[in-house]
Amino acid sequence: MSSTSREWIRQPIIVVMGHVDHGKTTLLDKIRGTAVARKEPGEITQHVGASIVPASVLKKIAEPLRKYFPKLQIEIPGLLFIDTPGHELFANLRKRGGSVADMAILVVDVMEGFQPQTVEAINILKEKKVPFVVAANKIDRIEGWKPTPDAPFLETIRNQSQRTINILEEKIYRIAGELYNHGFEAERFDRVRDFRRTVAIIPISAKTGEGVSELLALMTGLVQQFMKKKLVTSSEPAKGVVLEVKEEPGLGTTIDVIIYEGVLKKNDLFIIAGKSKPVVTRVRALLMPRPLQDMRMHEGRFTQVEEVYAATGVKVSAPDLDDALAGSPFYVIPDETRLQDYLKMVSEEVSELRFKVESDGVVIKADTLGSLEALLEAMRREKIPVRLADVGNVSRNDVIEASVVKKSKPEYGVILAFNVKLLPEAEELAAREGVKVFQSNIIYHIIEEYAKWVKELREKEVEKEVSSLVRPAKIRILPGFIFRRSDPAIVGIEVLGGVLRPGCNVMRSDGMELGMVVQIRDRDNVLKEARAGQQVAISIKGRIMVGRHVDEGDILYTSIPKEHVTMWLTKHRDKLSTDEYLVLKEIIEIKKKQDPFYGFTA
Ligand SMILES: Nc1nc2c(ncn2[C@@H]2O[C@H](COP(=O)(O)OP(=O)(O)OP(=O)(O)O)[C@@H](O)[C@H]2O)c(=O)[nH]1
Repeated sequence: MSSTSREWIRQPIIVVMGHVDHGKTTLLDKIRGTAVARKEPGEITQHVGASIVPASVLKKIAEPLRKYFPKLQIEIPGLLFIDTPGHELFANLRKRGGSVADMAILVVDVMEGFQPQTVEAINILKEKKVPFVVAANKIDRIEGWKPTPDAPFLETIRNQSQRTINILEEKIYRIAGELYNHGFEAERFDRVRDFRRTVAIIPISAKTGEGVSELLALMTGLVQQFMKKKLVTSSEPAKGVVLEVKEEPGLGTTIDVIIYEGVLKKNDLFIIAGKSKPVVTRVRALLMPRPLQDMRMHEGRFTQVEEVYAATGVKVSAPDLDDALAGSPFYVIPDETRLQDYLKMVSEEVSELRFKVESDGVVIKADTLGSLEALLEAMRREKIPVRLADVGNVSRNDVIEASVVKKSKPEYGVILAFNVKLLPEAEELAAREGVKVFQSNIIYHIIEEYAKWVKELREKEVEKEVSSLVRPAKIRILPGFIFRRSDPAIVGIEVLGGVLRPGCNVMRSDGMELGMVVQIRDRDNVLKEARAGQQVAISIKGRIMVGRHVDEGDILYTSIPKEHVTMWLTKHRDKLSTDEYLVLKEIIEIKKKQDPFYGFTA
């Protein structure tokens, strides 16, 4: 560190996650509204892709809570909220082995409880080791709720009837139960004794603002208590992550970067991952949103600054950003002699996510490095092997890779594509090769659809295998129904048990082989099968001669090959009805007399 370097505590970076419609955007608006309405003049709260609730606002919010949190002193410069909620942008906040986000608010609609994306968010937060609190939102919708706008929860709860309180308690208890199922102890925030072991649930209404001040105060307290060290940064070259790549009128392609360490200055040399190779370029301009009141007076939404400090969101304009990848690491290169080290570092990191191997596995494509990583992690979780992982639209080459796999492992010969297009020539080839492409902008939909398809595929394979096996059947030759004695013999029979189909051999009850059932008829109708209870005519081709080998009233069985019996007993026992199983046991007894290992399974 140089002698001029200085240290400071940066704002923690906070994300809002949760199921669709549970109130993420409303909560962020409320938080920003709170911040904007109560901020001192001159305080900048709008960053690029993020908003900062400054310490001055936190102090005011915490004031009414002093009686509950007597020791709460504000030591951080504020809280930095990523503006776009949900998984998609969260994925781009990636950092090798973790996330740039320091903390998350998991929004759960108190009326609906856990939903699929709540679970998905929990899994992502767990995987990325991001601590979180739960905002149990929409408490104003609880029966009989009497709202006091913007009041702390612990105050507004005192105005509610016992019945309303009981309903709320029951709903919080349910959320705590769901969290427990996912491996977390949880409790209403004011009852938590140890915040390191228990997830705090803060009942709030993003609409009325009730509880929001406690949510902010609690996060401030948690961050100060448990991650102050992590928030110390210094005037070192900046480190960040590319949140989004955007075209801007007059500026060309720009990148929105979240800086989590150090200082970024105009003209700094930096490196990011690009579509084909890492991009090394210099900052042309650093752009911050213009405060609202200035917008009318000046052209454009942005204003230039000379330097920015962590933590912040900033738009970077620079040459050669057309190939930039969202979710890429962003490093300022302190001096050009270190360029090779940085190139190696970025290439290595990217090759963990974009790769091709020669083994059987699916092809995955995603729109950003962040979403690719999220998709890759979902694959690991589901134990689905990956052959090719890359950023970009689904191309002809991707289809070729999948079709190679399809030949040996049909279930992996597919493409899973997150938020990207299927190029026309790829679509054409996929249709021709029968390669399935699963596309969505929600990861769990892709996985669900794929899992459903695999299940159907396996069922079809099982069906195919089962239909190739000779089924157990026991039949009796009906007296008075000998139509022809031999070559082929044609007799009337009754099926006593199991299912008789054409193509199978039949034997006597002492095991003597008689020949193959060629046709089954019911008067003029040719049947595909005959089941227990049915009386039909069958033709049998083979050595059988009625009168010599068999006679009226005799019992015959299907002669099941040894390998088929083993398959029935080991793999497809559930595909036999009870009466078929009983017949099978009789057949085994007969066959065992000639082959003691018939029907033997280890
Ligand atoms: N009554 C009530 N309604 C709420 C509250 N918070 C959000 N809503 C409503 O719930 C609906 C969904 O809220 P959003 O904030 O758009 O939810 P979201 O989670 O951001 O949804 P997506 O962005 O679509 O994922 C809207 O109609 C909100 O007005 C709340 O505290 N109380």
